[in-house]
Amino acid sequence: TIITNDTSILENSSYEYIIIGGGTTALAVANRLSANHSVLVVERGPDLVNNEVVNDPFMFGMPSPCFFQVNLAPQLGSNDTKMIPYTHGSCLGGGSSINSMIGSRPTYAGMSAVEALGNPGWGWNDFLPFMQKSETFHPPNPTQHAEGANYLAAVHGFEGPVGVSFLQPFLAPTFQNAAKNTTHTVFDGTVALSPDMGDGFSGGHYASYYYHIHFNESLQVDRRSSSAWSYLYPQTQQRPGLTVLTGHLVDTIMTSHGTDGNITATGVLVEPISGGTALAFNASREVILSAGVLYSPTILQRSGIGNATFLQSLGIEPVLDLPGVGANFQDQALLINATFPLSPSANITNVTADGVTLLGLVITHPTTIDALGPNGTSAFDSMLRNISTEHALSVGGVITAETLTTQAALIADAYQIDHPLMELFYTPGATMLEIWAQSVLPLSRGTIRINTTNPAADPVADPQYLSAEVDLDVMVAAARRMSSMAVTPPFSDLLTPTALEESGVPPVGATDEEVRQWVLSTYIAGLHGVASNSMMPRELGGVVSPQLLVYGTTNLRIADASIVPLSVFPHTTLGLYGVAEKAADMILQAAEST
Ligand SMILES: Cc1cc2nc3c(=O)[nH]c(=O)nc-3n(C[C@H](O)[C@H](O)[C@H](O)COP(=O)(O)OP(=O)(O)OC[C@H]3O[C@@H](n4cnc5c(N)ncnc54)[C@H](O)[C@@H]3O)c2cc1C
Repeated sequence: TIITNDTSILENSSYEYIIIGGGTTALAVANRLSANHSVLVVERGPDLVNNEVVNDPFMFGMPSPCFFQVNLAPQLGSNDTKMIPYTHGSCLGGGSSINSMIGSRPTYAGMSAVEALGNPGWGWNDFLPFMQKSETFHPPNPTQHAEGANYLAAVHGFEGPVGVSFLQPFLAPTFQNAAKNTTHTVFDGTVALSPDMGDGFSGGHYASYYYHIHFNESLQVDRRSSSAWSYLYPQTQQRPGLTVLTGHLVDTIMTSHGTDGNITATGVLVEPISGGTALAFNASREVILSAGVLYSPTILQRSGIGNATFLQSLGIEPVLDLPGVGANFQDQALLINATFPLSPSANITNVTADGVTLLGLVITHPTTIDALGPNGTSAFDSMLRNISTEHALSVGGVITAETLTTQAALIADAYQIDHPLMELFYTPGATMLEIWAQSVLPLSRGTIRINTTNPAADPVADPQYLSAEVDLDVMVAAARRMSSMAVTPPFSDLLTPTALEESGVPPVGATDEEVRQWVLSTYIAGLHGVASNSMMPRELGGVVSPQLLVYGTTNLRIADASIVPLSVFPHTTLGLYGVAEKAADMILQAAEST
């Protein structure tokens, strides 16, 4: 494999496939295609192969040259609007080189909703083999098992590039036990210990969680399993047909018009990030767009693919009128800052010496019934099935009212087959314990738009967090469970007597309005954005077909978080490796038939 930021050595090279972006999904697709074909990957960020902040999982959250933030458009706050950033990774590995490595998967119910949205072949039974193909799961050793780690072999893969494992050593078992037992009590015994949170059976569960990390035997430490370290760097993954160009950004996709009205992607126009002459690279077979949920729509828009009226307003000549580009954008809202002081007498053993650990050692996924009870569930179901489309339409979040009502009904169906309503996750530190909570299947819809043709500019990103009333209700319910956790033993036994008051989380008896205000002032971006180039029928605002082909094109595909039409991956990465493996499989099948 050639990894370079020097284009002079690439002159006169030709490629069958060009992949835009060298992030999470991109490098997995590149690896599979380049086994038999010539592939060029163009990544804006640097190659950080030896950067310890990236490679050491316990340095998660520290700034590295991969760490970038975009300021979102003003979002709903407790006092009118508030400004919040959206973090993303820009280097080889993309988000997988900076994320918190929680190894979450979609569920049977979630993938059924994706399939029912008009995407045959994307249900759980079809999708699971691709997640398995990407994975080498490391079963818990006897000590980890005794301390609470568990798994089901039947749903995992054991020969794929991405290492997935429990922490070694398995941190803070006392804390993990307390979190599990209190969860059981706080949800009145309705949630149960899961044999494996990735088994697709999504009834109300909690468990010790695994991560996309692997244990390096020679160094005797845990290491991040980024897509770069899984699919690109290892000796076993070297590919003579693969060239990775770093430090360069794709400005536009070059296209030609066919006689049948469809357009064909012929290559990409690339610029060095340091400035300099633009270069064209040609693709003889396909162009695959994998620049992530924020940037893939911007590259389409600069290339004249998007809402024609909007593009004309920026002086861009429309090539393909596709109003769904940049619409349907959604992200989970995340409640953090629930930090409870640890009792001096609490002995939560085996937290690393400086108190740094990974996020979410224990995770809970309650269903609507677990979280809202039977009456609350029926009211919530009715809200979803009678949703107002006015707001989402007015901000451009959906292109037709039917888009939102169809998605809301599918979400309601998913909840009926036990899709999690929310996620609570518990993390220990040296002096405090943290509980975070996120919505899982939000209904608020926003947009990604360019406001300039400058390829180096950030997009105007507007997820419209909590603008759908149902989403705010979920977060209020989640916040109430956070309060209950802090006052219920054995979890509360680990805390100071005044921990809940000190945390600022609303007291157990707070009114709905008080909790709502706290939620609105506290929430931040969940960073699991999806759907800005949704895979769904074109008339609903879809951008790609179930084969991930951009509608109206012969050979332009998208493979990244932007195609996932509903937020069905509680955390996105392991699902995105499934998307990558499935995309590569479809692309290789298409190549075989020509
Ligand atoms: C701080 C943080 C914590 C997270 N925690 C978790 C977690 O614990 N578990 C989990 O599963 N998920 C987590 N996620 C989410 C997950 O990492 C992302 O959803 C995922 O990495 C997105 O993958 P992608 O392939 O869609 O895009 P990315 O991985 O973002 O890749 C896109 C790539 O395209 C490049 N690019 C963009 N524009 C251009 C251009 N014009 N030309 C060339 N290259 C370009 C970018 O530099 C980037 O490298 C987290 C995300 C963040 C930011």
